[in-house]
Amino acid sequence: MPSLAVSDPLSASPDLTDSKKIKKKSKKIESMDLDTENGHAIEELKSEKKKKKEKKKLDSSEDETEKSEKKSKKKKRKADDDDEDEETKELSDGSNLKKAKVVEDENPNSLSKFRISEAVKAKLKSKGIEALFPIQAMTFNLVHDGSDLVGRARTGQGKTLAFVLPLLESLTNGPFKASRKTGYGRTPSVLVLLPTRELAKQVHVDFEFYGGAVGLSACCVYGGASMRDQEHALKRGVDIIIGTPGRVKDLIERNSLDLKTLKFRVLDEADEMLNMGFVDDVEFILGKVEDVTKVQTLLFSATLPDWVKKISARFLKADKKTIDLVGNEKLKASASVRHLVLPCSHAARPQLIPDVIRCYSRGGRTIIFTETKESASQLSGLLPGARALHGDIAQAQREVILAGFRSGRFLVLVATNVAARGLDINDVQLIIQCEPPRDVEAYIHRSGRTGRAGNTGVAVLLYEPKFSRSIFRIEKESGVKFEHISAPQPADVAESAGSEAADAISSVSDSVIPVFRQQAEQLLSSSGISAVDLLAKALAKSAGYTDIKKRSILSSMENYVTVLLQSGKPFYTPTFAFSTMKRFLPVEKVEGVKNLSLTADGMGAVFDVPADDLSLFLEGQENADMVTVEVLKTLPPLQEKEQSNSRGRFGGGNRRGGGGGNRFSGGGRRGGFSSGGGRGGSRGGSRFGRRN
Ligand SMILES: Nc1ncnc2c1ncn2[C@@H]1O[C@H](COP(=O)(O)OP(=O)(O)OP(=O)(O)O)[C@@H](O)[C@H]1O
Repeated sequence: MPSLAVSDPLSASPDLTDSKKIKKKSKKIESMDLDTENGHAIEELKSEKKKKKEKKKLDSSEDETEKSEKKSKKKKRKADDDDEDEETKELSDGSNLKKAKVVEDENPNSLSKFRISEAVKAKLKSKGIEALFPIQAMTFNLVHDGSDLVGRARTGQGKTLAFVLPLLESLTNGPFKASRKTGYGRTPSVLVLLPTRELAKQVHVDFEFYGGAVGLSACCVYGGASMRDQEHALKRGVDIIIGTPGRVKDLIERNSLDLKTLKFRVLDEADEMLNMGFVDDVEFILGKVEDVTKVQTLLFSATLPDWVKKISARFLKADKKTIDLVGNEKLKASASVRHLVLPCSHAARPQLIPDVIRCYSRGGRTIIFTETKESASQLSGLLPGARALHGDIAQAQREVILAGFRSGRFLVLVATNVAARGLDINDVQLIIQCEPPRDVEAYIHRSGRTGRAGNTGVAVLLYEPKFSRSIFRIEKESGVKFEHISAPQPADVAESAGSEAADAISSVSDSVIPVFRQQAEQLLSSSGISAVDLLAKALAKSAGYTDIKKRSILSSMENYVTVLLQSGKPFYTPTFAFSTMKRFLPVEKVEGVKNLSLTADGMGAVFDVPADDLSLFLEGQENADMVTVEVLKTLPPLQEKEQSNSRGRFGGGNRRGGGGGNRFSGGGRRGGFSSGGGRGGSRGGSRFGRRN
């Protein structure tokens, strides 16, 4: 709903008394929820005040009236002061506010330093935004003053408002104010192109929220939704169109979208347009504006591949400005995210992921990325309370799912790349990527769904232990320093779930005791174990555990234990290690070993043994001279393996200089792998109670 449009004339005039008065009153009108014309509403306010005063006079003695008037004057003054600008606040609210003002004034990016109208400022402040982020501060004046722009910043740094704000101000208070069309049937002044419907809708929400405050309307157009409704909205007239290239092109071709009055074109996530095959559509749309000098074009892109450079040269003015906050800096991914890698075989994912969520999500939202739509659906089916989001899900359903995730109705979203870009969802604490993505950009954008707007987050990248090489490419190209962790052990996770269960039990009312006591006594006497042990079992059950499994730290597989085999001599090849085992174990047990890797120093072999066979391995070593088998709690540095070329761009693996065999896996360079998150910060665990 557009709010009262008082800001347009007001913010144009620098002052002052009258405008302040109108502003104060209009705020009151807003709070009274009057949806009416400004002047009309002020009149209503005045007459209501008058009536109140008269009523008071009648109801009370003169003294009383005087008192109450003083009181209401005082109240009014306070309310007015609250609404007032900083100067007035200072006078009435004392030293703290003075300090706050000084701090605000010192911040070169505070809102007051920019030509942002009061109405938009109020909206920003209602969202807790008191100052512009660097990308916004650096681009605001350039855009406001008419430059074409290429902008680049890391994920979550506020690129959306970097174009929304100057563009709104430019249209309503800046250079385009006079020439902007208004009224029924007006053709749009702004066209924003985005690669996905979800992103388009998100940006649309921002335009509606902030643009509504200055009387601008926005319309979102994308495939999968009714063309007729969108055409109807365009016919009525709109100021800002936000859409995906395919639908925008269709609308132009049907003569439903007329770009003749366009003042701004924005290409957001331009490199993703390229990845998603929108090259022709984008070029068609940009080519529709014949006189480029009449339109201002802004382009935001995480990377600048050739095509993006080409369109920027072809469709932006020659004197365009470039603001690049990533540039040649090594770290391309978000710096507010802890980037973790965790070895995990494909089969172990469904058991491991709930525990990773318990350990790292801090009770907030988690997005899990898979490579295919099938695995997103499959995995979401295996994780209680999770929902899938991918391109095969109907648009309407996708919107319901995203809304549910945003509102916290469910906290785990399993998605394909469709959710990787741009999505801005509050309180996403954890990103899990089920395997190293095909390209580094995907890693940067996926991990960038957390740690946004100055918050911190965790991104966990799972990888098949035998294909560790792919993570080095990501590490190198993204500039991220991965922390190597091993899987949280079920016992640790269970222990923390137990303490939550204990809290829950303590909160149960005493009223249940008489009802359950008899059964408890019977259970205790028939169990043959102590009351404490029995209570421990009850706690476990209430936390969702009926047994505690072992988990490999090498592959995260449940019911496997990771061991180190040594024989006092180097193992030159895995075959040597297998031959050594065959000296003291039956062949079929040796064949049951999984994920064998040689240690970086070549003096040992690390592998997974089925939990049931562990004692055989530990006892067997006694019969083999010089041989030791040791259960590992942390992984030593391992030799890297060549990845078979199933994953295209990460295959081959000679990018790090070749010679693979003796390269350490990452943990080694940093002195071994740290242990899993264990119990750290585990909250909200009951969402994933084990169902054994
Ligand atoms: N100046 C600001 N102060 C506080 N929060 C802000 C500010 N600007 C933007 N935000 C918030 O930061 C979050 C991230 O902004 P936005 O989605 O625009 O980032 P982005 O750079 O486009 O990220 P991505 O590259 O992932 O698309 C949003 O929730 C937004 O409301």
